[in-house]
Amino acid sequence: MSEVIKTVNLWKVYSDGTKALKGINLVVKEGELCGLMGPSGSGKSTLLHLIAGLDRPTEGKVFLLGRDITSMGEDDLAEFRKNNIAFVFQFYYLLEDFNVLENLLIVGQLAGLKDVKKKALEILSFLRLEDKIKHKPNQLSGGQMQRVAIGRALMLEPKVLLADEPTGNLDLDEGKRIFELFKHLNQEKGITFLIATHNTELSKFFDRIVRIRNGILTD
Ligand SMILES: Nc1ncnc2c1ncn2[C@@H]1O[C@H](COP(=O)(O)OP(=O)(O)OP(=O)(O)O)[C@@H](O)[C@H]1O
Repeated sequence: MSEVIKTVNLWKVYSDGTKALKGINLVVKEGELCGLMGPSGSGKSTLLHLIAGLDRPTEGKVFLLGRDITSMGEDDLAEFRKNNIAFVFQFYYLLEDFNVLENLLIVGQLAGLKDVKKKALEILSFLRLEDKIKHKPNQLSGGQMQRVAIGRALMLEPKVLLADEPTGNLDLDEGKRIFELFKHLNQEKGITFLIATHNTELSKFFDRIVRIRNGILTD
């Protein structure tokens, strides 16, 4: 199995001197559904942002699908991210003035995809949102909004999906449905996942759990 995510001696020291990550060596293999768990402030978001190329490390390297993203320039990194990585946040970041279908169409159109509408409708049907396509985000439940955000993430067929507390705003039942969806995507589409969560009740969905404390992996 190939290494989809690999970090080597990854450090992040913020400008105020906070050492958020202290030499993280992590490998996530192809097809894994991997959880990242640790207390508040332990470095989960920082690690996910560095792996996604949303921020740069102070020291160390991030390899994604075998490519060293730390040495890429901004344009190459943006192109690589677009083709390979999706990120799902706790707060869904949907476009409030657009309906559900349009929220997905825009992602495909900006990326210059063909058959954007067909693809968006397929994804929305997969997510069981076909009867909500004309709704605006403020007409949806939290769980439905997160499914739309996941739908946006799926438009570009990512190989890796990173998620930072994706169920942090949802009740347990909605959270379970989102994790069932992740499991389904993992099994059906072979997407590799690294998901940060506090919620120990959802940990049963993971193939493996990576634990972090004070910027260090603990097992
Ligand atoms: N931009 C920043 N500048 C300075 N310190 C920061 C910055 N962002 C995060 N930190 C600090 O880095 C450490 C790790 O934060 P991070 O957000 O990665 O933790 P986390 O595990 O995701 O926490 P939570 O579960 O509460 O979201 C914390 O001490 C935090 O205060």
